Amino acid sequence: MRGAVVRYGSGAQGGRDAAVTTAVDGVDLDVAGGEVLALLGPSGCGKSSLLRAIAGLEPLSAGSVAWGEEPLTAVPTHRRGFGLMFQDGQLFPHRDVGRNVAYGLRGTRWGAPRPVRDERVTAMLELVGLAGYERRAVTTLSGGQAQRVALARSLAPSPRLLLLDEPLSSLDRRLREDLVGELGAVLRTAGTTALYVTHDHDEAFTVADRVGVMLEGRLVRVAKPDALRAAPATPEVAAFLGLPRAGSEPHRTTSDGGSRVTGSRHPGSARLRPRA
Ligand SMILES: Nc1ncnc2c1ncn2[C@@H]1O[C@H](COP(=O)(O)OP(=O)(O)OP(=O)(O)O)[C@@H](O)[C@H]1O
Repeated sequence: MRGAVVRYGSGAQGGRDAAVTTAVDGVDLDVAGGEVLALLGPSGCGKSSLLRAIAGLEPLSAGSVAWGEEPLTAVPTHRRGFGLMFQDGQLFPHRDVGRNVAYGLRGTRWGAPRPVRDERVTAMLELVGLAGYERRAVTTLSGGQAQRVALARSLAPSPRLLLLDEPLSSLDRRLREDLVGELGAVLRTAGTTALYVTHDHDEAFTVADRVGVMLEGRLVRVAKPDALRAAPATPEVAAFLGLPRAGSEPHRTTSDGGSRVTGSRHPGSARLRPRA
């Protein structure tokens, strides 16, 4: 993603207007194949808008999205090959667990014949710790189980990028703490490249290979968890993370007002890079 800008309100597509909110303000973001990258920031900083723009659910006012060399800015959501998982897993209440998971398989190599589909559903439910739940009604599931099913459904078609927007935030803290480690392990077992939006520090630091901190529409710093703790880059990031200011690294703002991160461990990564 290059120079991404998302504006809401009248004149959002270009004009200047007092009613316009700039939710995402010149963000460059690279995700390396197979990594889990958390987007962390306070409420209203633009995380969901950025994720939705990558998914194609929100139009970019400026900038571009690509997968490797493949431009995606004008490609509709369902053709991007990305998976989505939201806070409320949005399961179909009238379908059982197995048919919810199978829903994501339509049109993929696991969509038919039926034995192939069933085998994939079984494998996905095993992956998320719900082996044997195929015939369960989704209305009988706990919140945590429902989110596991939603994860299985998102992973089933093997998306090249999985976009998760606060996937655990509807659960209570204890369950969230239990599930976040498991979720990270599932993503790694499946070899999934993922962008994980959260406002919760612990969740981000537990689940992610790298954490990107967003503040007021800007991606201020992207680093491995340890590096971020050791060098939060700006006083604002340090304050948001509750860290002392010491150890800050230089951070520069580009001439176009966009935010670039120095010291990235993925200096050459080309946009959303497919897994090697
Ligand atoms: N559909 C919309 N129309 C107008 N403004 C919007 C819309 N969606 C988001 N915004 C505004 O854009 C800014 C960023 O919102 P966004 O939801 O992306 O942030 P967030 O970091 O995901 O916050 P939260 O964690 O609370 O969802 C906020 O000021 C918000 O009010």
